Amino acid sequence: MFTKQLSTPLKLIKRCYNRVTPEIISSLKHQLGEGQISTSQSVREHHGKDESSIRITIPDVVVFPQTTKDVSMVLKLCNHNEIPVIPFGTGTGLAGGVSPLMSCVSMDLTKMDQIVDLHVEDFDVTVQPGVTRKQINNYLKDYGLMFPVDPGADASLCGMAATSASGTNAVKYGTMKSNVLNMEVVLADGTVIHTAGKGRRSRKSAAGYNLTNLFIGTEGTLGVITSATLKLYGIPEMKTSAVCQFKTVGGAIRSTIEVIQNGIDIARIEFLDEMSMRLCKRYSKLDYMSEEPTLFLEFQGSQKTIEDYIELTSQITKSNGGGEFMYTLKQEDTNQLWAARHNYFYAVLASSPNKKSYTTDVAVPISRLEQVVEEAREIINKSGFLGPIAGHVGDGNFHAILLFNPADAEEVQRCNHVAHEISKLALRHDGTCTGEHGIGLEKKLILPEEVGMESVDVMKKLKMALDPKGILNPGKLLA
Ligand SMILES: Cc1cc2c(cc1C)N(C[C@H](O)[C@H](O)[C@H](O)COP(=O)(O)OP(=O)(O)OC[C@H]1O[C@@H](n3cnc4c(N)ncnc43)[C@H](O)[C@@H]1O)c1[nH]c(=O)[nH]c(=O)c1N2
Ligand SMILES: CCCCCCC(=O)C(=O)O
Ligand SMILES: [Mn+2]
Repeated sequence: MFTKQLSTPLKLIKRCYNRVTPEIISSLKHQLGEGQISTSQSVREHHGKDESSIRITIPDVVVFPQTTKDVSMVLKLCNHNEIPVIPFGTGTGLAGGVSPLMSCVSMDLTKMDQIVDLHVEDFDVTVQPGVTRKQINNYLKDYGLMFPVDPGADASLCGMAATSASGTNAVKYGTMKSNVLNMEVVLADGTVIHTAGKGRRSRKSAAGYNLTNLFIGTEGTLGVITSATLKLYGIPEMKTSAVCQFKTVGGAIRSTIEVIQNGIDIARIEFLDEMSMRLCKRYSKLDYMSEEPTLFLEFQGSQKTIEDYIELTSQITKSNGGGEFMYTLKQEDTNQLWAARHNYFYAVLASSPNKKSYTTDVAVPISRLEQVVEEAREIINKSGFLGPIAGHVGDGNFHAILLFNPADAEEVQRCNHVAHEISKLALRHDGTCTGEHGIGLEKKLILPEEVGMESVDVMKKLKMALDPKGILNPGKLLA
């Protein structure tokens, strides 16, 4: 997954080799101020990686812009000198999106951490790129509002826009694609745009191309997002979480399909297979659960609505061989359950400290889910990897975490092959190789198979139009 993907044209790497000269660094210092730039080894190393296993090289310098003007100035300078720039949110990505392939500047946006504008009456808020999802929800709770997109990590909201992120709440509230009203974006040449127009925050608009959604999921390759205006929701009157365990994976998945197809407005429905449950139990002390295929569920709304949904859902799980439908009204139980789910990635890593992980991220139409999960399991079992499976099955999106020895070239190759096979399996079932983590470095070669060469050519034309010198996150997303 690493050797094949590094197909960035040698000329680009050569052209960028050592372009971050001492003169460039002193210009950046002069324009940003001493405290907004670092060439320390540890800071550069921190900015050379995300939560994936990809480690290639580290940036020559890290800049910490404090304003959109700073971002624009850095991009103008780097564009003029043809120096790659990689935007860095909180580094929780799982596709190698922030990992440099060559000499470059890492642009850490965490110092732009202001909540710019809240309109309680309109249910929207505008944030700078350093604001994270937990930070905004802590701020909003006093207003009875919440922002629902919830990747397991406390990621930056603009990084979540850049990767078109999702989470456990997406089955009810959608992903970042349906929760961003407007963005301020700085282009490669330093031009500042507002994708829906400066200050615009109507819930809908038909004014021209949808530039907001164009930039969502671009993974830092078309522009640097310097603010996002987000849709907010009222904190539900009541939330009830539930757990149901099954003798078979099929029973859990069939239950999910029937819940969705019956139009039950479930807020969260997450699947963990028996291997995942074993690791989750150990890491998060879920002692009351057994090591069986399990659904974690959450219902939101009025007490009556929740009671009706629990009745309907428990009938469905029972008809699919589900065990006791255990639900809780206790906040501490709910918090423990969802913290366990959000930390599941770390539970798997903790099980094999000397291994690296590759996380698949396919999504398929809900009617195909049972067959695809079954076939993915067969692919993994044949490979010899353990590969626990879990994820957002309400969206038809699930993950397998493949643990491999990075020093064993054969294992790395085998892991790459399994990941590719699972992606191709999803494509055969009208699905996608990435429901939420993005293409980054690891899935560039399968993108043309998914969207077609013609669509990849359109993406390349957009890239050429907006970043003709190819300085924005070169080598990512597009081969
Ligand atoms: C434990 C755990 C659990 C999860 C996840 C991670 C971890 C560690 N994730 C993945 C990750 O949290 C998600 O991809 C975030 O959107 C990444 O946000 P960061 O700010 O960390 O971006 P990071 O800093 O990692 O950058 C990611 C990409 O976006 C670009 N970028 C960042 N900020 C930018 C900006 N302001 N402008 C332009 N480009 C920018 C970067 O260049 C890079 O290409 C996830 N994801 C998910 O969708 N659903 C999930 O359930 C989970 N769960
Ligand atoms: C569920 C397996 C962990 C995958 C990586 C994090 C993630 O996306 C998540 O949903 O958790
Ligand atoms: Mn996920």
